[in-house]
Amino acid sequence: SSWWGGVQMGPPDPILGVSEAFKKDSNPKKMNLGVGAYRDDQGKPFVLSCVRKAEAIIASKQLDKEYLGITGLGEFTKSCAQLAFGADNEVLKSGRNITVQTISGTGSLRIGANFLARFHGGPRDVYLPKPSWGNHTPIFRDAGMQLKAYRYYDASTCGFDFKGALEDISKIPEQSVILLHACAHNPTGVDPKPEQWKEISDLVKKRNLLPFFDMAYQGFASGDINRDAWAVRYFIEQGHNVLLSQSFAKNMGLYGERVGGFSVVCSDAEEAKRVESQIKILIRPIYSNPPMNGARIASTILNTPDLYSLWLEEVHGMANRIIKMREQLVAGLKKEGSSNNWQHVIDQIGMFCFTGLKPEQVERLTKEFSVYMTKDGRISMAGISSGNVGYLAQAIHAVTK
Ligand SMILES: Cc1ncc(COP(=O)(O)O)c(CNOCC(=O)O)c1O
Repeated sequence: SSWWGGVQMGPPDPILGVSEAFKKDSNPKKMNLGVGAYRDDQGKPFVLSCVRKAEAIIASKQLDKEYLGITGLGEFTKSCAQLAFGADNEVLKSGRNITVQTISGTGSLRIGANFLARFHGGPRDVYLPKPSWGNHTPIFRDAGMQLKAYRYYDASTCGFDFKGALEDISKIPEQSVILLHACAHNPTGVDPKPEQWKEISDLVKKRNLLPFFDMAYQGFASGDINRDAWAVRYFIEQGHNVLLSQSFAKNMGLYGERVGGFSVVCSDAEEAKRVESQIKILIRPIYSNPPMNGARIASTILNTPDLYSLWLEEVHGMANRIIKMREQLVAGLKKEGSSNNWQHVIDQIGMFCFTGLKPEQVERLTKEFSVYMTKDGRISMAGISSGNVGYLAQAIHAVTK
């Protein structure tokens, strides 16, 4: 018999499955609102010009291909931390933070999960917002942590269930890990307001919980890198020694280059050294050391003043296009005569919009209009352009009137 006769066929990834079906559809008006990757107004993948310029600078240097250290490219990890915390943050000046380069955001979350499983003295429970990014659950589960949830999304308002979140967080056992989306919550696009973040910070401190921030969209949400990192910086200012995952997939368009960072804010520099030493021991037998190309691109952009300001413009431009599509979609729905309240489409932020569409309405959009999205009614705003926003408004009105 074969070695793998017992291996079952696994279910397709819900997000990637949407793209498969989309590809097979011959309708010229078809729209793919499933995949979470930015597209320009012509519906094409977008390589930032600061990335192209950085690549040219790197190529001209004729650099070698030697191994990076286990923690990655030093100039990258330094600038990655500065981007998240702010260059003048005391955690950087006091040396009580460590940041390692990771295989993008997913790799960062997984290294964090493995570190928690090996060293966290508290409960094995990681509390995710309900709903959260689909991959959060298997990442922590496969690392040996248990998954629990706190209320987050209010389906009746398509907004933040602040009251429910506080009630649930106030019951989380002390020293548990709480995962927080720093900005542009995936899949809902619903973020707490600053004053709500302040109450969450107070409660997390009162419950003595360990905050693990996932910041996969810094700059891509509001268009402002400081505004999008506000919650992370506020928590640190309030004395929380946070864990932080960063990704440069969306805000620098480095998807396939797999560029990310994992940070641990410690009590002091001595503790940071001990933590870093154990993270190196943890990484070594997984992939030994990370790939250099993407980190060189990101580091060149972050450390070359002209490229950095060009990047700020380009990431602001991406965020702006998405915000404009939100406004145009709602305007289109009003023009179609929709009497529903679509304010949440404008109030939500980042790559995704939780439309509130029911599964049967999603089904009709696909069958009757060739508009593809995940069953939960999440649409990737990046799939919308000035060329198809009118068609989408017609389709959504047709299935919701
Ligand atoms: C919240 C969050 N964390 C982390 C990540 C990690 O991304 P990466 O590993 O590419 O850096 C992502 C990327 N999501 O992918 C788009 C989608 O849901 O369709 C993310 O949304």
